[in-house]
Amino acid sequence: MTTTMIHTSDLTRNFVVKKKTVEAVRGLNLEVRPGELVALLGPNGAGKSTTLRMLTTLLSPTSGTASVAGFDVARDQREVRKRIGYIGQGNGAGHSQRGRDELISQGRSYGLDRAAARRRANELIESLGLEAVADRIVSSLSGGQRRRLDIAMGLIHTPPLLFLDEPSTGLDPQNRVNLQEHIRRLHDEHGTTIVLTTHYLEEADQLAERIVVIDHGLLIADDSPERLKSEHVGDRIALAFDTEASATRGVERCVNLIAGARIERQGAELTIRVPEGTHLVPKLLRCLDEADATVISVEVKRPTLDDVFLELTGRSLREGTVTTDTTSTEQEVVA
Ligand SMILES: Nc1ncnc2c1ncn2[C@@H]1O[C@H](COP(=O)(O)OP(=O)(O)OP(=O)(O)O)[C@@H](O)[C@H]1O
Repeated sequence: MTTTMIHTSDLTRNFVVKKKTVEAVRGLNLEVRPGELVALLGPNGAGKSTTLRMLTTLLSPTSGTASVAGFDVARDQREVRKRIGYIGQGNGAGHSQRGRDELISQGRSYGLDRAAARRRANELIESLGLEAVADRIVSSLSGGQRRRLDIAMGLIHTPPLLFLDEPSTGLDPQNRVNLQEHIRRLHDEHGTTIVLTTHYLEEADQLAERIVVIDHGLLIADDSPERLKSEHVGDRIALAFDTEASATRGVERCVNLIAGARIERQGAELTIRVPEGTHLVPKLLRCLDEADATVISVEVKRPTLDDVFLELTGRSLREGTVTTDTTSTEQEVVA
């Protein structure tokens, strides 16, 4: 039993475009254990697809090494390919055949005999909810149906490791949720190791048990969504007082409770950043009450992964959004 599904050491990939070198992946060190569900999260051009394409043997590394399912991606490409499924950004399934026939041909190309390929195709049609569409011509399927068919194609040889490059890009919210459920089931019920890329923050947050944040070809954080949020950002307690004087009195008298916290003050409003806000609020409100500092509203905001990215890079991951930090307020400017 392999204890490591993926191991990379200083994995690097450069591209030369018009005599200029683009460092797409810059010395990635990554370890994925069997059964993990990992999301590579980062903005456009961060190096996620390049990483996946090296791990799936489609692209050779410029330097460094990677082993996948126990085999080196540069030396043992065939062995790696036998053990992985890869669903790239484009649509892998052909257009003029029926979905079921596509699946059977794919199974045959992996060495299954006709009966075994048919059996496996039927299993996947059932487990991915493709019964209603399996006998339709692929070109007539909706984006979501076609994406599920792509996934079935990637699973035909029952790989222990599945790579998905932006599985839900281009899908409407309903289809995105359906697809996420299928991915989760693959992981939970079949123990498939899954590595996917996404730039949807919510998708990474809800689906992955581990998030690897990539920016400019570098790994900048690697942890569970919850730990990333509490360690890098923490909760934000937003308090509004009746007057500025109340706010001042509150801060002075309750300073011991909020010592070490990051505090932003704007007039009669106070924002306090702490790792665990919900436990602090009752004590803080009691203290403020005793200090005669009247609170008119209180809100505890859990951070998002975008807050984490912003904290790590000073930029927002949300497309088209630039965030500038000023001393007293946080302002969002849509570019
Ligand atoms: N074949 C190529 N030739 C030249 N440059 C490339 C090639 N493939 C990728 N790049 C460059 O490498 C960098 C990383 O690209 P990559 O596609 O890995 O990013 P990504 O994180 O997957 O982005 P996206 O979310 O947009 O898919 C980018 O600057 C990109 O322009």
